[in-house]
Amino acid sequence: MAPKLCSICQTERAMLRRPKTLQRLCRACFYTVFETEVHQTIQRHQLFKRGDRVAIGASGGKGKQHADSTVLAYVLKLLNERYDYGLELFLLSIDEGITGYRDDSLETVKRNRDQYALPLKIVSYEELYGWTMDRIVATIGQKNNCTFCGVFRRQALDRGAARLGVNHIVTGHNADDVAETVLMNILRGDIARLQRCTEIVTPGDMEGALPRSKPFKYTYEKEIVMYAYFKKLDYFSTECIYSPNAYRGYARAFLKDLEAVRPSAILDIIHAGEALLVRGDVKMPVQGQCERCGYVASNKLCKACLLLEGLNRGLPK
Ligand SMILES: Nc1ncnc2c1ncn2[C@@H]1O[C@H](COP(=O)(O)OP(=O)(O)OP(=O)(O)O)[C@@H](O)[C@H]1O
Repeated sequence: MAPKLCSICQTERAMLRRPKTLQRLCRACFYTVFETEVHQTIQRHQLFKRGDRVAIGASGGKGKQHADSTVLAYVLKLLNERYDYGLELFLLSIDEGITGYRDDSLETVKRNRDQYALPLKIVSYEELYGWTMDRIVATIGQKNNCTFCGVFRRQALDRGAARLGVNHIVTGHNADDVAETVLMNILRGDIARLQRCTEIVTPGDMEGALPRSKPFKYTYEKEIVMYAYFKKLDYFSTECIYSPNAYRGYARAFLKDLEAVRPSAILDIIHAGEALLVRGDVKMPVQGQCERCGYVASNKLCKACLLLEGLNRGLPK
């Protein structure tokens, strides 16, 4: 039987089946569609303007197969050169202080810094908050530690970005992440987050949060992993040693089942989330400023200061 040809170029042998569309493609055409889709997303949503200084949230990859931030750094650098976006790119890594996990992935980020010739800034929970995740887990146990880590990371990225003097942050959140978050917010009934979670770019504010965007919002996780694999990019893949977020795990497993039956399910859920309109009389949190640190807050204290207060009092809630 003759080998199947790539459905785009019709000359090279098809080497893979594209997860998003199930098309059979050769490697070169896969790279082209992958990169072009990200470029089109950036253009369509006008994520950047010439002269922007952009920090790439670089975790080095985590989770069994995650390569998102490594691929993001590689592809943004490539597109910035290919299409002359005029961006200044930086890697920004947050060291949560998880021995045997983040310290290893930081080594990957340092190699990425050298491979892509991008400046790297590392800021740690220890220096920002006086606590490492190791010490937090030793104090509060493994039950709610993902909450602490998530809240601290959000603010840490803004603080690290301020030190770098950038005006925009990008993260490697992909289509699967966004669809999962839509499902989770529905399951939790969190209307405010449901409305915000599909936004490709969240605007900055006066309280120190910078504009943040997700250039991979429409990119499938499986394709990111494939791209990293075929391009032999250097990323780290080990599960976080502290308990994974169980509730997200269910949403994730459900999404994977749906994707197996119908690949468009991921995009369908994102589109459904985008189209939802929240009734005008639904109460939304009002954004103000934290009395203690000045960061955005919907109460007197921002979430990070509230969590820190509990930790420092030795009475974690
Ligand atoms: N420690 C960190 N330092 C800097 N950025 C981070 C860090 N952790 C996560 N991010 C950013 O947030 C995005 C989503 O993080 P999440 O934890 O969902 O995925 P991840 O599995 O860490 O992703 P990746 O595959 O990029 O490591 C990452 O792609 C990255 O841009």
